[in-house]
Amino acid sequence: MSNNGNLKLAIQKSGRLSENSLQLLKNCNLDIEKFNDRLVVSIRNFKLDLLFLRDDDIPEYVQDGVAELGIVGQDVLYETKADVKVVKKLGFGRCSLRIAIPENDDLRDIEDLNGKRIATSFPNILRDFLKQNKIDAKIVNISGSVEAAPSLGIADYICDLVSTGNTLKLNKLKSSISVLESEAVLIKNKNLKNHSDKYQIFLKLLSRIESVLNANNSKYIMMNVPKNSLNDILQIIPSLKSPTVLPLADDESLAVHAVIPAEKFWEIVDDLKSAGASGILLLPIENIII
Ligand SMILES: Nc1ncnc2c1ncn2[C@@H]1O[C@H](COP(=O)(O)OP(=O)(O)OP(=O)(O)O)[C@@H](O)[C@H]1O
Ligand SMILES: O=P(O)(O)OC[C@H]1O[C@H](OP(=O)(O)OP(=O)(O)O)[C@H](O)[C@@H]1O
Ligand SMILES: [Mg+2]
Repeated sequence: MSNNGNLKLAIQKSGRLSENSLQLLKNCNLDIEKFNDRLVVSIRNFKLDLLFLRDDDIPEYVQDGVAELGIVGQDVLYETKADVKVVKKLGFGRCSLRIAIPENDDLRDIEDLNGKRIATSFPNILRDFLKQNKIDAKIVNISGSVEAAPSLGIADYICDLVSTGNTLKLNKLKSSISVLESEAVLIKNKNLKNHSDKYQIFLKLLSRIESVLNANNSKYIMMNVPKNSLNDILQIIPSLKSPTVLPLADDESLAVHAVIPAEKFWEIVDDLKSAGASGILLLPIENIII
């Protein structure tokens, strides 16, 4: 790889985190060349190279400084026990590492794991979890298709990632105890601060990422309200800052604009209508610089 002074960010080449990782970077206005099967791609308009890797390799590469930054799931990060710094949770790749058991089985409490064989691709996380809970169970280490282990007779239970639960259902398993709640995180090499040029590039990239994450979580709401309902409406809006109130031509109504947490919209829309708001518009926001 050329030593071009660019910061290097490792992301998953192909898998659950790939699309969201690329989309986050595109939303940061980074111009990513079509990468086809290349493993290293330079960004045209920013001093950044992207490395496309297996996700399991990312924490160690960042620890060793092969890449200064990485995007990886917390599950993989903790499993590898790499010595890196978590910079930011990224809000995608949410899943949960869980003990799952056959549909017709019953796990009343965690003590029932004693003496069981549990198949997993996360032996380190599972070992720590069992130790913390003083459980004596056998860990069966499998690298993939863990859900098949109980029906193959090689384990009683499994410990694997669950999101919708569909994979468990297909394999006649049901979710039980949560071992770890995970999402994608931005990680960085611990010595990055000592490389002042690259550290400056990192700070610029981080401020773009933060502005995109803020924007993803927020929406711009606009509505018309009768003048005498203004106070009621302002009470309902969970605005991040004071809303903007503008006069309208008809002299009876006002326009109210505000930035709100995206998840609040459906909670407040009926109250807004009851209080007299009309023509309610909800718009996406690209960036918020605080
Ligand atoms: N069902 C899911 N829903 C949401 N996020 C998930 C789900 N499964 C896994 N993840 C997250 O995505 C990460 C990558 O999962 P993926 O299944 O693509 O890994 P992989 O098959 O090991 O890929 P690789 O080939 O890169 O090693 C996981 O570490 C986890 O953080
Ligand atoms: O609860 P669900 O929504 O069904 O998701 C869980 C499945 O998703 C992941 O695998 P993925 O589909 O990424 O394939 P992989 O096993 O090949 O990595 C994970 O390893 C589970 O098998
Ligand atoms: Mg992997």
